Amino acid sequence: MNFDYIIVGAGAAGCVLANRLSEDPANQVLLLEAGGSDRSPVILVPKGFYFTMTDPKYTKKFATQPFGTGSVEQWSRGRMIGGSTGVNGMVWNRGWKPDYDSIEAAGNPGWGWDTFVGAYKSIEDHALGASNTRGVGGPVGISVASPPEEVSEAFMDAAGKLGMNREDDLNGSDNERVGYVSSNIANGLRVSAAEAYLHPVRQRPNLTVLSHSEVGYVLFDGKRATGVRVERKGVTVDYSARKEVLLAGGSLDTPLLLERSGIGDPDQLRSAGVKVVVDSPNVGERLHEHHGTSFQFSMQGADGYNKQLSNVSRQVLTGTKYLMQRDGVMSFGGYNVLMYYKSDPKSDRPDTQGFFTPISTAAASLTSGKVKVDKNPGMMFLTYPLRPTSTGSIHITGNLPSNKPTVIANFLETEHDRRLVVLGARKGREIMAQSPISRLVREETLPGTDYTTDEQILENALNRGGTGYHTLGTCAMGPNDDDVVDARLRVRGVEGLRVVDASVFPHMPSGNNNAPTQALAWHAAQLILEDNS
Ligand SMILES: Cc1cc2nc3c(=O)[nH]c(=O)nc-3n(C[C@H](O)[C@H](O)[C@H](O)COP(=O)(O)OP(=O)(O)OC[C@H]3O[C@@H](n4cnc5c(N)ncnc54)[C@H](O)[C@@H]3O)c2cc1C
Repeated sequence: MNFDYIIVGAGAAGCVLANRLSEDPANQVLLLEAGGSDRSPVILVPKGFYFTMTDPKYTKKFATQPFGTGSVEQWSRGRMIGGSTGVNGMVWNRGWKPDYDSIEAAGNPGWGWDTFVGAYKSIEDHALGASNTRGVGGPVGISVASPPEEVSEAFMDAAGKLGMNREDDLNGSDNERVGYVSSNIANGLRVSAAEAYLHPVRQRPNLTVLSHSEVGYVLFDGKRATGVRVERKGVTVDYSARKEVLLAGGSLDTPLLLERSGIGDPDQLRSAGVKVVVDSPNVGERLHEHHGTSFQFSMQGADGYNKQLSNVSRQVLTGTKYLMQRDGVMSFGGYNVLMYYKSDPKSDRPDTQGFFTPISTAAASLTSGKVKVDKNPGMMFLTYPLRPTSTGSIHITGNLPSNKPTVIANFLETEHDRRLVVLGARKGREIMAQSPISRLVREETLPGTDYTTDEQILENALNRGGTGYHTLGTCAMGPNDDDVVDARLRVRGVEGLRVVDASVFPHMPSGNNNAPTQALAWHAAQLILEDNS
């Protein structure tokens, strides 16, 4: 079967591409997704991600190699129409000018702030209205967590005492700032990439969407990508692309697909039994990931949200209230307050992201996949360096899609990351010691006040912290021969093949990267259409 464009993966980037490339009825577009449908109400309810983000029905897990004192993390990724945007925490975080201008300055023309802010303005439908950085009328509904909540207000007042500006739109400046989180949530419902870009255009006759279709290999005629080999419901099918094959499988799967298809480091490929098509040494390398440290506190003098979530009858009551009003605790993601701050006073801009919520759990964080909310009131503060510099890797171990990869996290490898983790944790505790939040703290329950030295804070961060779910860099763009893709996201060494997903970012755009990935794909679609016109 023949198409103009074949897109591999219906996640943040893949849904944007499917929408934009099929706008012209002359383009026949095929979108292939390994996972299944997103048509379940639990996907739409924001707090539903407590249940879905580790559910094998909606996700795939990548186990890391042991690190620290033997910790192994399971990195969960969305495997469904909508990809990780169907199970993620919905924080709408965009980064700021230096994050993108530095990509452009490194030799990637066209990827500076002007491009990204233009894309953000096009894709947003922001509840706060249009501004010089925000958009309205676009496909992605954005709202700010509501209504105000007393413990969160106390936390923000305390943060204000250490110089954090209280801001309504946390994406509207690069100040040290605190406020209620902006999320891709509209009318109390998750706006996944599928809801925003795919479902509204699914009836286009030139767009074919196939779920349960895992691409095993890119097919080549010499050095030209001509199509893909797919496993669909137990049958192997080949699809051909007249124009291009576009890989949007996410930063863990895309490098593995490239390697299985013969593009990667020759030694890695040979040891996995794969014939080399292109020597590309950085496929699967330069993996960046956040690693969060949680602090939990038992609380006095206020209830927070624990009571509403900790037992079945209260959950039913909270759920019913949500169904009627579509606001309150069920209507936003993991944390309702977000903060950007300088852990290191010498930093020229915020270097750390902090998340706060008046919830405490038996597990270390809200994204650890074992969420059991405590009975008694509590609160939680999570922090990580915005732009970690440690790099890890992901590689195939065999030539089949079912072979488990080797994932090396290398968390906290660099002095930069270790220093910021220690300083970030100390500053978080300093906020919790300011009034009015200090009056609500009964006790620090995790890691506990015994953890005071730099070594103890680092040991806790490494062994009891958690992944940020923001992996990128594994097919990073750049101007050099050994960069996996060039600035037009074309895979070096072959024709007709691009990578368009989070894996092409060379470094973290300051925090969560769903919005940056959608903006990147928005611009990439333009490049693809230009190059094929
Ligand atoms: C639990 C969790 C919480 C997160 N929270 C946030 C948050 O609050 N805010 C934020 O900004 N970001 C968050 N993220 C990160 C964000 O969701 C990702 O950065 C973003 O989705 C990346 O987009 P992508 O297109 O690169 O990949 P994805 O959205 O992961 O999409 C990749 C898609 O490709 C499919 N695929 C992979 N390989 C193949 C193949 N061989 N054949 C066919 N299909 C394939 C996958 O099944 C998947 O559907 C979170 C992620 C997770 C997992």
